[in-house]
Order: sequence, then structure tokens, then C-alpha cells
Amino acid sequence: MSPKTLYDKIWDAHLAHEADDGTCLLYIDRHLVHEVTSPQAFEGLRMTNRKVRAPEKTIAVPDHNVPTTLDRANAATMTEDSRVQVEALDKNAKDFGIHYYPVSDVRQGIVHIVGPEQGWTLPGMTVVCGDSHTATHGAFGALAHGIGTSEVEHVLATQTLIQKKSKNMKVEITGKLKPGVTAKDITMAVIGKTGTAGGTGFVIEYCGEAIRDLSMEGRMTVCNMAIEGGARAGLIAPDQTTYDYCMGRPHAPKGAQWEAALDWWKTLYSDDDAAWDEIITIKGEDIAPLVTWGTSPEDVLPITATVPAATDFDGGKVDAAQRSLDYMGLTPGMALSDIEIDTVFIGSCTNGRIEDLRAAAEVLKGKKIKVKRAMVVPGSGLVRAQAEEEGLADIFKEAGFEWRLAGCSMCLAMNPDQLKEGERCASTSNRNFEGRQGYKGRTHLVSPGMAAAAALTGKLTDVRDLM
Ligand SMILES: CC(C)[C@H](C(=O)O)[C@@H](O)C(=O)O
Ligand code: SF4
Repeated sequence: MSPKTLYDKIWDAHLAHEADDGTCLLYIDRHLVHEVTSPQAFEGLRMTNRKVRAPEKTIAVPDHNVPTTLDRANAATMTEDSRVQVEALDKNAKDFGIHYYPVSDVRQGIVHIVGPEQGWTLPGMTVVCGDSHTATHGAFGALAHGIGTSEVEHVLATQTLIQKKSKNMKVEITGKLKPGVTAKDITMAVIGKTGTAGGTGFVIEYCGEAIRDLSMEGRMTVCNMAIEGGARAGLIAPDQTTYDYCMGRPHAPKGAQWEAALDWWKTLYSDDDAAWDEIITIKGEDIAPLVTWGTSPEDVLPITATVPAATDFDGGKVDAAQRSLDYMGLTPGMALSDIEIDTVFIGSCTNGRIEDLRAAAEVLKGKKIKVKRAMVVPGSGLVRAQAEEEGLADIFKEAGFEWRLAGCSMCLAMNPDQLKEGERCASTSNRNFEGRQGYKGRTHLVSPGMAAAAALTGKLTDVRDLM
């Protein structure tokens, strides 16, 4: 047998049909659904009198539009558009008989946090969702693709996805990370190196000692941002860390089925002599705590650096860099650590898991924030409950953070949590595009520890100075 990458193995195991032009039909094991990209898909089924092909493999949860304040059960806190989308999901879930975690359920949260938490996402699976950050699930060694609304309809109706095979890229992070450096810094460092288009046409497998050393939470953070690097998916081969995370989850296999699953999962790695179309290597010890200065996730610099000048960039990027600097209101040459922040957001499918909250709480313990507004939005109701049990919620509240209910929140301006014009935010989310967190809002992407540090000083701050 010819050697294969992990991607090749999962692909081959799910290939239902291949046409002469290379167009393939992949079988889909899990279809995750949220309120924004699904209403028309369900409407399409209704209009043609079709059912959901595999309701037992289809899981829905509202997350993007839902308010995160304690009074959210009161629909008046939602805009009309949001209310319509969430109500449509309530109805569609019921009418089509799919698994559903409504807003009132403690298990509700961001779809990419709920799926793994409930044991829906498992190694070797194909996972899709009408959402680009579906890449997150690759942390389990699952082939996870973000899809568009017409594809959502196709998967609902057929449980298959039309795809062309991507190329294989290996991203190796060698050695150990330095203190204060996290999974978020790894994934930002990769995008800083490859650029937002570097992954185009590829599925990336992350490997190396620094990746192996990460918890599942950290691995999800890394794969989450594969999409910001342009990749079709991100993957990490499953190992004992993965099995330990999955074991005992509500929808993970049990008993003999667990043993059988484990036998298959243990075959899920890239063979030593597998062929790679591209290989990128970064030394773990070279990665510093990073921040973004511009309006693209590739605009990363170590917190110890200064704001660049547009002329520092190659011809093609000069105009974009100037526009970024103007939008962000920054002067070249100023220290990144002198940039004043008015809002801090800790949450999102990148960094809204329990370990992220622990990392932020560690920095905040016994201290008070200096920023105007800071909020922690746990990625799910269960993350929230666990953080309360561990005393993290008290640390956040005593420091001056708002302690919210689960949802996408200020990761994107689709719900009431938004930046005002000109406001500047240190955010643990994954996109710093213009207007992403609110009209004319300014976003600096950072790790949870760095977000906490910024909250304490009122400026972008090197978390290592507070450790
Ligand atoms: C709303 C949704 C389609 C979108 C995505 O696909 O990623 C959102 O989750 C985002 O992060 O921008
Ligand atoms: S948390 Fe942000 S990135 Fe993740 S799904 Fe929600 S809006 Fe998209």
C-alpha cells in the first residue's frame, strides 16, 4: 500500500464516488447547524418535500445571534432579524427531528464548542457545518469542512458533500513553547508566516512536539484559525490526549463500540514516508506572545515590537498596510505595548473553553481592571458552569469583568455585544477585519492571558511581565 497522510486516510474512508474530472462525493458523519446559515436550507427541503437524510447525525444550536446578557430569555433584547433566525431554527429542529440545544438548555453554546463537548466530534469523522470555523473540529483528527448554505441543504438531503481533494501541507511546530506562549500564539505565528492565502488549496496537518504537548482545548484553538490561513481544513492526529477527552462524553461510543473505534483511531496518522505538497517548520521556542496590529489576521507581531510603517511591506501590500494603519488609528514606530485599549473580550470558538478562562483568571486573580469594559463570554453553558464551580467566575467578577451567558457575542457584530465607533478591543477571537466587532471598531487579536493583561493595564501588555 502506498503511504498516506492522515487527510488521505480519512478522505479514502469516506469517498462515496469519484467522477472523471476529480469531483468527489464524500460521506458526512456529523452535520452541525446554526441559525444563520440554515434557514434557507431547511426551506429548500420543505419546498421540495424532502426530509433530513440522517437526523441522528445532525445537531443544531443557536449561537451567533443570541444575546449573552442574563435577561436574554426576553426576546425584546434581540433584533427582529436575529429573532426570526433563532425561531426558525427552533421550528426546523422540531419539524425535521434533529438533535437540538435551544437557548434555554445549559448545553447551548457556540456550535464548535458544543460539538466536541457533547462527543459528537470524534477522530476519523467527516464533520461539516455552515460556518468557516468548522476547522476547529480538525483538532480531533476529524476532516472538518466549513460549507455554504446551498451545501448545507445538500448535506441535509443526502448526507454527502461534493468536494475536490485538496493538497497536503504539513506544519510542524518543534520543541517546547516558552512560558506565556499559548496555542493562540502558535496559530497566529503560522498565519504570520504563511499569510492569509498561504493555505489556499491545502488541508493542513499540524504536528511536532509543541502540538503534541497541547491539550484538546489548545489543539482546537490551533485548528480553529486554519481557515484564517486560507486552508480548506486543519488536522491534528489523534493520540492519548484525544482519546482521554472523548471518553465518557454523552455521544462518544461506549464499551465494545469504544474499543472498535479506538482500533480505527489508532490507524489515523500520516505515514512516515507520506508525500507532502508543502512543509512549514516553526521552532516553538521562537514564538513570542503575539498581537495583531492591522485588519488582517496575518498582521501579527510580537508584543515587544513596534507598529510597522506601510513602506516596511512589499509593493503589493503597501496600500493595504496604510489602510489598516489608518483604520486602526496607529502611528508607525510606536510601541505595541503603548496602544491603549478600552474593551476586552474573552470568548469565541477560538478561546472560549475552560482552559482559556483558567489562563485569563490566573492573570487576573486578586486584581482590578483598568479598561472601560471587559467581558467574559464562556463558549457554552457547561463551560460557564464549570468556571463557576472552579471559582473562576468570581475572579472575573471581582476584577470587574462582566460574566455572560454563552454565544458568539463580540466575536462578530451580529448580536447586541458590539464595539462602538472608534473603540479599541483586545480580543481572543479570530478575525480583526474592519467592522468585525462593530462599525468602525478596532480589534487586536490576542491570547486569553494577553487579553487579561490588557484589561489590567489598559494597554496591550506583555503577559510575561505580569507572571
Ligand atoms: C456567520 C458565519 C457564516 C460566519 C462564518 O462562516 O465563519 C461566522 O461564524 C464568522 O465567524 O464569521
Ligand atoms: S465565535 Fe466567532 S468565529 Fe466562532 S462561529 Fe461564532 S462568530 Fe464565527
